[in-house]
Amino acid sequence: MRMRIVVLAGGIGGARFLRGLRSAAPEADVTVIGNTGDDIHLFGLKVCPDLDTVMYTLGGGIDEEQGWGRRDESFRVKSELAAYGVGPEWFGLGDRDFATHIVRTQMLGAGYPLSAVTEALCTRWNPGVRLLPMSDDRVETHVAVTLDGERRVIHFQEYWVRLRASVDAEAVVPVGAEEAKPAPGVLQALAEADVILLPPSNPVVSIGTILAVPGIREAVASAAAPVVGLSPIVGGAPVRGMADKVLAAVGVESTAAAVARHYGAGLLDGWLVDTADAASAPEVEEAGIRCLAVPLMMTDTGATAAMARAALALAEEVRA
Ligand SMILES: O=c1nc2n(C[C@H](O)[C@H](O)[C@H](O)CO)c3cc(O)ccc3cc-2c(=O)[nH]1
Repeated sequence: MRMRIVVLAGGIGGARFLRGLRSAAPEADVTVIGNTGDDIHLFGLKVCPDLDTVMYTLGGGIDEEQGWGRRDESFRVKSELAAYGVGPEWFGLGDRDFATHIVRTQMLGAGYPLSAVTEALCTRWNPGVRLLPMSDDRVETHVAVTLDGERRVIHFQEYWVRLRASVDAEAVVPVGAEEAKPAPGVLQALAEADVILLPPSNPVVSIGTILAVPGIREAVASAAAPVVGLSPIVGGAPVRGMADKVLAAVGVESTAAAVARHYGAGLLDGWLVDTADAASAPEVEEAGIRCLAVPLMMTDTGATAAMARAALALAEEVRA
């Protein structure tokens, strides 16, 4: 039988890891549980950045350089909206991308759940994985910040894109998560998995949000399959993005070992750190998590496939 791999994924880091995994294990049956806490409603449309990033990356439609949005993109609709004074201007929705959000919103309006809509969108892109949203229910990550001396709670995209995480995140709240239910297929995929992988996605706003949906953390922790994660922190700094800002909000240091301890031995069986962080492996092992150091820079598909192979090998080792 084909190996069943379940991956909890955020946006760019998760999508690039998945491309390496598909190349490393082309025969595997891969289910992706995607973060939807980054979702935002704009211009009456539902935008799902992380689901789309996975779908476009694996389907060959991504803008490779920026890692999100469509390649060969134009921004005519956005500038027409701006001409009407309609924003936000800080969020770059392109014309091709708009079509995805229009189809999604139309289907949601017709009563289809997000999981069914995502499946329908994927029939065009053939990502080669089964892409499931973590939940069909609305969950939105909000960030508490102080701006001009005033405490405010803003949408994650406003914090990430408009403010570029330039102020401290005082709290990160996945609004709606407590009442959300895992999407159809999520718990079953975890229960039936042979391996569960946590790619080098953001531990707080990507994987943390998925785990915040009641039932998902428990299903990962109690799964028969080994759970192996890859550190998004290399040499004390996030490989990409601004994960350090949101890690600080939950009181976690930006080190490979601290992120492993944050997930904890109750969740993780194995943890890969970069060779630059090899010295932190004993600290992770002391926490009851098997730890190996391998190169973790996703410079190209070959290097990423090697990371995926290392994660699968570690899963076999801890399964024994
Ligand atoms: O830095 C940006 N990231 C943009 N992203 C990426 C996104 O904000 C984040 O990187 C993810 O949500 C974090 O995983 C987009 C993603 C989409 O799917 C659609 C539109 C955008 C627009 C922007 C943008 O204008 N600037």
